Amino acid sequence: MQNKKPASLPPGPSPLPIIGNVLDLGDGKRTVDVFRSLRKKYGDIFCLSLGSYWVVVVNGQDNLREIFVKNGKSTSDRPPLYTINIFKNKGIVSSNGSNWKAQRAFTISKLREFGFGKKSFESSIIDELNQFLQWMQQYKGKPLALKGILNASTANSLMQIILGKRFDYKDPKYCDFLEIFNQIITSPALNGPVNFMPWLANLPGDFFGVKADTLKLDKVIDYFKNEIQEHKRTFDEDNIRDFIDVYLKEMKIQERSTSNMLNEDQLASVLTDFFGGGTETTATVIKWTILLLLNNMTVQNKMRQEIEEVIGSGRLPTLADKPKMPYCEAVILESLRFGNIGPLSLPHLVSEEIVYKDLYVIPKGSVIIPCLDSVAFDEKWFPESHVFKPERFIDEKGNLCNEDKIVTFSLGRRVCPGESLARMELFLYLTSMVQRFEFLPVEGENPPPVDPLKGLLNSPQPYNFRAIATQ
Ligand code: HEM
Repeated sequence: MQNKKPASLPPGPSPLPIIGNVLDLGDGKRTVDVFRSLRKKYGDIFCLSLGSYWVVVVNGQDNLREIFVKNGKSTSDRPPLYTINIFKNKGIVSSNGSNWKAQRAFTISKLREFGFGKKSFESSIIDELNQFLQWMQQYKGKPLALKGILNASTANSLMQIILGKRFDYKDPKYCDFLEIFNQIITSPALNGPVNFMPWLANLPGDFFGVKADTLKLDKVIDYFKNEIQEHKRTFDEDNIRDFIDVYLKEMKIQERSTSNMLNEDQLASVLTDFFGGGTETTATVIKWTILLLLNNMTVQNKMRQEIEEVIGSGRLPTLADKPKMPYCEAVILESLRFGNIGPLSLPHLVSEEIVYKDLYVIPKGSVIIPCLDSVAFDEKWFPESHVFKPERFIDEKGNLCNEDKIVTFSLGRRVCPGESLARMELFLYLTSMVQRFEFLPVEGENPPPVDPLKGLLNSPQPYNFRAIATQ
């Protein structure tokens, strides 16, 4: 609970005693829809009182840049919310300060060296993609759903690089794993009042269901801890197999350094972060794109025509083809915008008071939310923003444009470190899928609706469709 609201804070609905603005979050509504209405009423920057926090929501491209890039030094920590704490404040997603910097910088530089976002990683994505296309082929045009298999496939590319192995799509342990992350991301409990009032989780029993979510995540961390032990047993510094080996090698080098922050616990959390950050996200954008293509056959046909002209049908697309395929790229950008999978990004914490344009003072300790949704559907940037229109990313000469208007991967110091991998996967999966199959609604049915589900991630409703082989 907060004291009286200081006049220097941004405007917002008046908080009630004890419960603050919990009721303003609406009953059963998507938080992003509530924030859209609050923005209309209170302006681009507004403030709520939730639990023991002032929560400041930032809308609009310019304000986001000012607060999360220009003032990045004061807005790049994570707040101690329940959803963040279950990640143990280790690794990258949930850690802060020098540990966050060390884990993030080390991970990004080593993954880059090791192939992340580079051509050498392309072949393992293509191997995985081949398995996925075969899976799709076996339906022979009968209705199918993308559900878990797509997640299993995109996650496998990541597994190859961090664990040096892939899993069979039907491996029960692997399916269990993917299901755990799906449940955490769609958990209404973690999105609810416990998030801002973590003490509620300490009440006897598990009324809010959050203890169950924590135990599920612990299972994943334990799995990675076992993998680390197995890697240590077979470690050979002259034969570095994957990211775990790279980390173990560096741990040895830094063993005696006083500033050493690398250890096995941190490594298990970094692996969990990458697995969590890298599976649902990319797969969800692919699901959005296929859904949007089912609803926009002209776009689907134009994509296939470009693939036919640049590649033909004799081989799968590669990253080298990308510069010659602006229309396919535009479809991916528009799907990233329209699918808007992380409309509120992840919460940040204000670590030093910010005086914003002499208008407001945002106190130290406030939670601050980058509302990425406000850019994706900004009519100034994207006229007719509720229409799926890849052409908005193509200029009059037929070249790709407006790429920098996309903020789906967030901005500032916490910007998604998996963006290059995600962009590689999106291009290779989507162009290969459209090359090999025509996507159609289930016979006799309309295309499935494009409404999102309620949850931490903006996912489409599950849908069935037909994939008819093009050759
Ligand atoms: C289309 C796919 C993806 C989207 C849209 C996406 C989006 C995001 C967003 C919005 C954030 C929050 C940034 C912030 O706090 O402001 C984030 C963070 C993060 N993402 Fe991604 N992501 C994607 C794929 C991936 C992949 C493939 C990986 C890993 C391989 C990954 C790993 C992470 C990690 C570790 C963080 C935490 C960064 C930090 O706290 O410093 N993401 N991502």
